[in-house]
Amino acid sequence: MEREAENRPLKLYFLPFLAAGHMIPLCDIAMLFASRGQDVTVITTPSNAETLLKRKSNNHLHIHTVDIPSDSPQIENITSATNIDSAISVYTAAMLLRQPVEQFLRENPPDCIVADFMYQWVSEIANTLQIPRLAFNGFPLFAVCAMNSFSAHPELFSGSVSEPFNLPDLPHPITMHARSPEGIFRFYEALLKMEVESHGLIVNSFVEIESEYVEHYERTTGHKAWHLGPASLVHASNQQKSERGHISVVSENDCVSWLNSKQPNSVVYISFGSTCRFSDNQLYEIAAGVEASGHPFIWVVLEKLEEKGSKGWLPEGFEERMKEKGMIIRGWAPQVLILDHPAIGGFLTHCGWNSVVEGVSAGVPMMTWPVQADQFYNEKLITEVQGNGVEVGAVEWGVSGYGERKIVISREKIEKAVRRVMDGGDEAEEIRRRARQLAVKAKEAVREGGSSHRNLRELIRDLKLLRDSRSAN
Ligand SMILES: O=c1ccn([C@@H]2O[C@H](COP(=O)(O)OP(=O)(O)O[C@H]3O[C@H](CO)[C@@H](O)[C@H](O)[C@H]3O)[C@@H](O)[C@H]2O)c(=O)[nH]1
Repeated sequence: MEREAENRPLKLYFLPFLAAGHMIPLCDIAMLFASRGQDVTVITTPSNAETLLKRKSNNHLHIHTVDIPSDSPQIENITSATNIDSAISVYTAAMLLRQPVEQFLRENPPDCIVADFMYQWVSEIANTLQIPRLAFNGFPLFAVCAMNSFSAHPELFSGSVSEPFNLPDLPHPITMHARSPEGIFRFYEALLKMEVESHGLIVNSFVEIESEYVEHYERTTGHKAWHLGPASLVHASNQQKSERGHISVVSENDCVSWLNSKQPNSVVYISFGSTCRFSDNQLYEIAAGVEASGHPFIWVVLEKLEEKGSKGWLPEGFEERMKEKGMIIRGWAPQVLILDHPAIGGFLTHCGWNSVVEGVSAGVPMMTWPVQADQFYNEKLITEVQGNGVEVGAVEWGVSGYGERKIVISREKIEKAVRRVMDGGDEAEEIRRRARQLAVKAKEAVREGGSSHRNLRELIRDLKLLRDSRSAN
């Protein structure tokens, strides 16, 4: 009888935040649970549900749609917002999901809900309805520990913005060159506080990349962290990789055949995630820097509003000169498909955690250019702890990814970082060796018997015991 209860699948709900950087990893994690036979439902809004249903690999997930009550925004995902105002309207809409989500949970209570930390209200509903909750924030645990270190040392806010400082109490000596704006830091701090009241924290990472931080986190917070990733490795085929996230503006075939025409490790992949939009001036410097480096490239530029009075964002004749060497993708690119191709030799990244962990899984060295949120911490995990990348030299910590930046990173800095990784030599060889080593560890983690594979099995067992002890009471 007991055995029978243990074998019954868990009924799990996943509630991803309405932004690609949050939705993609949480849906991948949902797929991990479904692949182990659990009964998994993703709760989201109609247009996001439509995107999810277009992917064939999602067919073993149930999707429950909830309408945003009143004043629905035109768009339902921050990734489609081309400016800060429309991003805020999606955020506001996401907060209005409380009522329909609560109603669904009351009528069909699950064994556990895994909710993005942006939905602060989920903890209250879960407590009221006595539904176990797992937290998810999309950051590596390293960044959470770094933020906790900052929280414990408010004096760090008082230094001058450009003055380097050390983050205290962490397992490694970490020197930061940028400070988070205090307002935005306090916002994240409040969200992270609520997470430690949950049954555990799910991390889209693998223990081996931040093992000291697992021990540090659990000792300093008394809270359990479950590393289950890299979740992107759940997608095995090229089709699955290119269908992940939004619909790409280039086909799988076009991308692969272009990359097939290039030498192994010769191409720089340039992408700044799903929200970051740079000014035309900054895009111009990126173009000039990558051209000066002499390396082939794929450069993803998300759709953005036209700038008044701008002369455009590409140097004259750039596309004609680069027609063999470079591919500019204007809009959504099949990132994991690209990163996994052997022609990719380096990744110029904003250090959004999904991009980092996807680059790590592919064994690609990185050139780091953080913009906001956890990205400045993630950069340090790469450059100071793991040594699988070099810094471009960004020190301006933004409030959002919507081009409020004052400092333009020069073409010289960009060219220098690209050359350090791509031109060869002892430093580049060592970085590449470390990147390859990490990729081996990432892949081992999700294999049968690997750390993430074991964690998932233990977490499922833990949740089943919790369910069975609750139903016995
Ligand atoms: O053209 C594109 C652009 C992005 N992606 C995917 O979109 C995701 C983007 O995620 P990420 O690299 O983490 O960047 P953001 O979208 O900026 O992510 C937000 O969410 C992350 C997780 O919480 C945080 O680490 C970041 O700082 C925050 O900006 C990744 O899976 C990419 O593979 C594509 O597939 N194609």
